[in-house]
Amino acid sequence: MSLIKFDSSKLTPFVHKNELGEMQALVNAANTELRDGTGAGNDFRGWLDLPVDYDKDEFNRIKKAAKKIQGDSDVLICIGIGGSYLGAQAAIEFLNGAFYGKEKGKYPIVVFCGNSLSGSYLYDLINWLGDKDFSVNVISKSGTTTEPSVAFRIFKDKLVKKYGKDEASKRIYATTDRKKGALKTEADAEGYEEFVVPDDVGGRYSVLTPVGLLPIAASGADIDQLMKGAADARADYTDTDLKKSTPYQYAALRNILYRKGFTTEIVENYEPTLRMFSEWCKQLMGESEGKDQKGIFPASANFTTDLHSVGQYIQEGLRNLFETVIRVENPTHDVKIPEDARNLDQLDFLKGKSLNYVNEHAYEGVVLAHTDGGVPVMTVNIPDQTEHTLGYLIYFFELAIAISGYLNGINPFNQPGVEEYKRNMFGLINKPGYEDLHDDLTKRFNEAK
Ligand SMILES: O=P(O)(O)OC[C@H]1O[C@H](O)[C@H](O)[C@@H](O)[C@@H]1O
Repeated sequence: MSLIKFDSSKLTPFVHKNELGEMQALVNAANTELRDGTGAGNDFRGWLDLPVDYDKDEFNRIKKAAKKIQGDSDVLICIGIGGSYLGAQAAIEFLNGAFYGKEKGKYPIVVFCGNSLSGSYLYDLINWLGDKDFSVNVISKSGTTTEPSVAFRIFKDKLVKKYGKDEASKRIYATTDRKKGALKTEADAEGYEEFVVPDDVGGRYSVLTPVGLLPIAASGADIDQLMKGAADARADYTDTDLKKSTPYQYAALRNILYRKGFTTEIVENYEPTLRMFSEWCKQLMGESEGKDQKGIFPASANFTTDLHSVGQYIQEGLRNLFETVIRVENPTHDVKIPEDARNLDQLDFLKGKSLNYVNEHAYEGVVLAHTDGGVPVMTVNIPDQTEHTLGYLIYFFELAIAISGYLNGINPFNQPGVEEYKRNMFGLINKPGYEDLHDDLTKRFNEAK
């Protein structure tokens, strides 16, 4: 039985009863493409069986490396971009308290960089790091991505200056391709401990490979339970029957909505610790589905916070939105609202009630208001914020988005469009091999000013 309770009961004004059933044949076809490997991108389906079919020796090495990092480092600097950081950061925020990382606790603080080109960000990180003991996990499937490569240069230099070359090499963990790429070549030459991103798992599907597992384990989380959650989802989600199978229902319904003009999906939460999980969803959805001039645009909002910013737009703006709420049924903690004798805020009726009680009713009120305002809302209910639930949730979305992509007739596993900006950037910064582009691009950019 599904651990996730998927609730589409509020779609009645937008989706007729028979529509879901009419998607069954298409969903079955999409599922065959995925499971039998007859669909486009069939080289990248390793994530489907990953929760049971992974390298157990490497998994134990990850645990050992995490223990070493916990023993010799206050901070683990995780360097990576896109799928090479989003899953790990999402998991660490999901599993820890809201003030994770503000002070050192029992385990090293895992911080992320190499996911932008901001000099200010790296300067601030270096300052914050000060003389804390640290290790580096550099993560890049291709081993050649600009943002992490630049950040790695900087922190490798810091490690060597602080610890000397030999010890620095022992504090660098490289997660990359099994055979190729600049990072692989360097790791071999310098003797860094290496972990492999499997060939058949793309970046945005890689959180349950060493890409996510090493930082998640270093942060103190139980990666056995994380994998067990994903394995349970894999076992539960084999049936495509749209009367009961939740990831397939979700995939079908978001396509039904898309075809009616609801082209933007807002992934929402009512727990700040789920903020990065939405960011992970955005890459999974956006890179998988946005191509061939079509696809649902993924956005995110954090409630109730953003009800006071984009809430107005959702209620009354352009009617092309639908919402997917990830709701935690049993939040990790709660706080009671105290009495205030003067009752100036007139909230004394809430004394003795809890924050989560109010939050829950905010959710219910928002669902009804947005539905009335013409915005379809679906809810993915998860029981709690444990490792097991997280693994299950990750697999739910991975499966749903792959099916959804095939339903919309695209290859869900490539991302050709991501290369365009890189070509221009390389031309503008005179990367060898791109010099021809430099003058033309500089002129084009400046003439519009
Ligand atoms: O792990 P890397 O090879 O450095 O790639 C990091 C990211 O690069 C690009 O943006 C790709 O489109 C992403 O899918 C990938 O996750």
